[in-house]
Amino acid sequence: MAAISFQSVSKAYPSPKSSKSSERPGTFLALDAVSLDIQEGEFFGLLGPNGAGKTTMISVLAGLTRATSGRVSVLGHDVQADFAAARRALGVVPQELVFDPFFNVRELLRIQSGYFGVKNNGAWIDELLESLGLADKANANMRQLSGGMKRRVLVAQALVHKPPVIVLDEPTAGVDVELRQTLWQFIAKLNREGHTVLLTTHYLEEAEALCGRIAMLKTGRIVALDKTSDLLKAASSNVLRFKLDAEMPKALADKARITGRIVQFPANDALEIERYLAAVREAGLVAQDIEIRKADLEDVFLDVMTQNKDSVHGVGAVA
Ligand SMILES: Nc1ncnc2c1ncn2[C@@H]1O[C@H](COP(=O)(O)OP(=O)(O)OP(=O)(O)O)[C@@H](O)[C@H]1O
Repeated sequence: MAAISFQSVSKAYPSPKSSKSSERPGTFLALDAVSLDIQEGEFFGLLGPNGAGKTTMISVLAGLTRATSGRVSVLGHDVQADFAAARRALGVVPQELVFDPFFNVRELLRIQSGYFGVKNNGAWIDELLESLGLADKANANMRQLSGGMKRRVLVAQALVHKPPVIVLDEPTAGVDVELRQTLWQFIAKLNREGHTVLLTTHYLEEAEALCGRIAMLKTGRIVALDKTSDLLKAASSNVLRFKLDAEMPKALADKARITGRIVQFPANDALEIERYLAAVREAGLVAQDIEIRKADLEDVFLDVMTQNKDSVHGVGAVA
């Protein structure tokens, strides 16, 4: 049974910015017939640029927003028809820092346990506080916590009822390296113990390190879906990277990814690398700090997002 299943799910928001011709006037199609099955025990990454529809998918999954059409279920429980069971199976860490300012951390976790009908949860709450580096903040009022600490509490809140399916919506946005490491160690441990994890993040190196499979979303559609290793295999094998203090001719610049002084060219082999370097030399430019690195998930992501092809990498593949 799939841990999470989206079957042809569309979501149209009422909006004055309606765009595509297929849409009803006065609506904006944030999700366009999305189908996706995530199997039990997977660590799955959902990637996409701002506004792609990731949070909308999570809101539909958590029953916070109703899909316009299609079906969504968690461990076989339909999120509309069987809301209570679907919600109980889910632990959602939201993107926004929403919290009740009147309680301390432990009180908040006890209240959340009560919300899910979990009694005598003290030992698990202690483990959560310890594992998320919150033990010394257990009696601190939420208002007294820093942004990173509040995010840890949101994670603890989501996990308080030991949900089999954990959904993290950009959990590491704006948090320090230490919390990221603590958080990922803990989530990876839960995943090894059998919990399914769905993660959205803009930190592609995190997704590459953690996720077994990845879906990429663009303007409400899935444009890539595959094992992380297969997505990486399909990319150009190498990237030529160097620094340049002057502008390149347009024909050359169009083939490159340029970030300030850093220029990067996807290149399959030594011949292609040599051709790019020769073209730079012929343009009278001097490349500095030249290096060749393996293509990573960021290269794949940028490739996929800039392609306007209808063909979709790996879509239809199953775990
Ligand atoms: N309540 C709403 N009413 C109207 N439009 C909305 C609403 N919520 C989201 N949208 C629009 O739907 C699209 C998808 O938004 P969503 O928040 O799901 O994207 P996202 O992939 O999570 O983006 P980000 O990476 O910025 O968090 C965006 O164009 C957004 O403006």
